[in-house]
Amino acid sequence: MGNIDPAFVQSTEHRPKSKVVEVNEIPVIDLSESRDESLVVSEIGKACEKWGFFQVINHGIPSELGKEVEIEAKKFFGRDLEEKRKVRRDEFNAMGYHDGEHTKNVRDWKEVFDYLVEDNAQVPSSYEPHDKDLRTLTNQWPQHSVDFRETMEEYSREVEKLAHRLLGLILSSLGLAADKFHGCFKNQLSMVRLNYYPPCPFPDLALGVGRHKDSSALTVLAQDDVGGLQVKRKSDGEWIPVKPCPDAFIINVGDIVQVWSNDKYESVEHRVVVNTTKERFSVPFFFFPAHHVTVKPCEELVNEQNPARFREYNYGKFFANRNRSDFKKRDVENIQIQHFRILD
Ligand SMILES: O=C(O)CCC(=O)C(=O)O
Ligand SMILES: [Fe+2]
Repeated sequence: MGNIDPAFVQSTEHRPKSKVVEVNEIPVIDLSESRDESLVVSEIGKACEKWGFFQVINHGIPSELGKEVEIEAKKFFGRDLEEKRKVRRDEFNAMGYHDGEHTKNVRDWKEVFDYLVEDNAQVPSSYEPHDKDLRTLTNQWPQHSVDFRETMEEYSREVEKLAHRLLGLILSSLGLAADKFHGCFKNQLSMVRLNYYPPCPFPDLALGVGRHKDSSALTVLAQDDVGGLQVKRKSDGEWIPVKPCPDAFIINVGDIVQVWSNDKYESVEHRVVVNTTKERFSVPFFFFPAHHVTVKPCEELVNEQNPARFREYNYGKFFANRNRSDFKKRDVENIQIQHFRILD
């Protein structure tokens, strides 16, 4: 079995327990068009408040498309490292293949491939507040297959529509106009990530992804039937597995919705555990706005009794700041919305 590279080892308090409670608690919401919209809105509002996570079924995305994504992803990750590294991410281009990601400075047991939903998106050149320079992020596609690119592009177009619909439902549940932030996603930085978690001989010491919150507005995640995602239950801090549900997407509130809602809906911590025998695939779609967007609590939700709990921040600078840590293990914590908090 050999020894584990210490870079992967979680500190004792963050290691997964070998026995987890098998509960089926994460709400499942039926998005069929025939359902009464106000009922769907109220179910989504409750799920966002209680869990920050829910699953959706009858969402309109054909299951064949999800299967094709999985087939293409499997083919890609099954190729030689040398091949995969031809589309490797680097400090200048954050899109492509990567096998050395760290979450909270511990290495994740996974390989990833990232691509933008809108290719050639503009981002700030640096995280320095006064530097107004922009640069362009460009997708890198593997040369071995045209199907890979076509499948991934079709998938992101479909999921983008679902993300807009879900954001509208979430905003309605807050009493806001469903299209209030539609314009923020023109020239979006949204990204799809293909996650591949190889079997791991040390599932008690390492994690597929360490505990974290997503910096998106929301995330639309597809997972295969292996399982491994765990969510921190708000009521008691217990790690709860999200049981795979065929053809469902897992939706989670991201940091931006937390700020927009002024803490009414929280972006909840989650992580991925690995296992000794089965590889696992998952595909998150991170719904990120354009670089110029200013994120702040919605005026409609703020008043004297409930003042703004966050200072505003520029999304592009936040994104650029996060990207700093992708290639180097850094000793300081990643930027978080907590750094903009003015009230608890
Ligand atoms: O693999 C999963 O189920 C979740 C991955 C995740 O949380 C992420 O990539 O941000
Ligand atoms: Fe995540």
